[in-house]
Amino acid sequence: MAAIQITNVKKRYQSLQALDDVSLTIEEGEFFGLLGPNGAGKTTLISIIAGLNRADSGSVKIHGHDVISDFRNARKKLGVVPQELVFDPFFTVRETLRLQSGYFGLKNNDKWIDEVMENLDLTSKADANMRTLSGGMKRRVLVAQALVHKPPVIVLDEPTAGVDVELRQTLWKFISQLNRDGHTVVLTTHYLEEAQEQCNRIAMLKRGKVVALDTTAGLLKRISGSQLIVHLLAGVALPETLCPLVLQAGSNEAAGKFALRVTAFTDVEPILATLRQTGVVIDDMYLQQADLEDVFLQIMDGKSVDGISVGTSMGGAR
Ligand SMILES: Nc1ncnc2c1ncn2[C@@H]1O[C@H](COP(=O)(O)OP(=O)(O)OP(=O)(O)O)[C@@H](O)[C@H]1O
Repeated sequence: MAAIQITNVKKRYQSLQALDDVSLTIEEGEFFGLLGPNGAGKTTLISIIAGLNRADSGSVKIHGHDVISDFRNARKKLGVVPQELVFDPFFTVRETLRLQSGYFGLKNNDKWIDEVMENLDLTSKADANMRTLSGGMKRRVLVAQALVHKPPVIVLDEPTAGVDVELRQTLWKFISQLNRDGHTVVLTTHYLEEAQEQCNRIAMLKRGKVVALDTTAGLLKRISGSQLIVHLLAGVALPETLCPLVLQAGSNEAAGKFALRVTAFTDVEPILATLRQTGVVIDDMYLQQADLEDVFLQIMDGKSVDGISVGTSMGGAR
């Protein structure tokens, strides 16, 4: 059974189509990234998943429970870390987490609360009042709050926005461990290197539509932005047949360094063959891979990227 099944979800705010027929299947155990520029519809989709906002049409199910008709069971399966830091300032960290446990009918939850606080480096702040905490500490409490009922599905809406390196590391260590333990994780972030590192599959949203959906490795492999960097011995010219492949950026012909456009590993062999045939001596050579940011920019620019399914739903596990 899918962890999250989103089927034909549409949402309109006045004249703005915030979500335009979104369908996605996120399988149990996935670490799934939801990416898109500001205003793409990520938070709207997450709030519909969390039952905080209603779709105009379509449906969302969490472990088979509809988020509207079976809200209580759907909510039990889900932990959401919202983007905004909203708290009751009068409670301590521990009280906040006990209160949250109470919403899920959990009375003796202190053992797990202690464990979560420990993993998020919050133990020293357990009895501190929420209003005295720094922004980073408050974000840790938000994460802890989402986890008090041990939900099998965890959704994080930009969890690392404006947080320091230490918290990022603590957070990713803990979330990765939860994912290894079998929890499904859905993440939105503007830090693409974070998505590239953590997520096994990624959907990209643009103006409310899914414009790319693939494994992270698949997205990276299919990008036509990789470069083969070749350093030729000083004073040696590049064979003429290779000149059309030279990219302006990164090429320093005077120093014998050229950046050549390659779209697949199989492009490398003919380049090497040409260099061999013309007797050109290579001093150094390496492949510079495109990263997720290149893929993201290419897709958001509306350029096609081979092999990415566009606007379709697709299941798949790690
Ligand atoms: N309550 C609302 N009323 C009217 N318009 C809204 C409302 N909530 C969101 N929108 C609009 O819907 C669109 C999608 O917003 P949403 O917050 O879902 O995007 P996002 O992808 O999460 O963006 P960001 O990366 O900035 O958080 C935006 O154009 C936003 O202005």
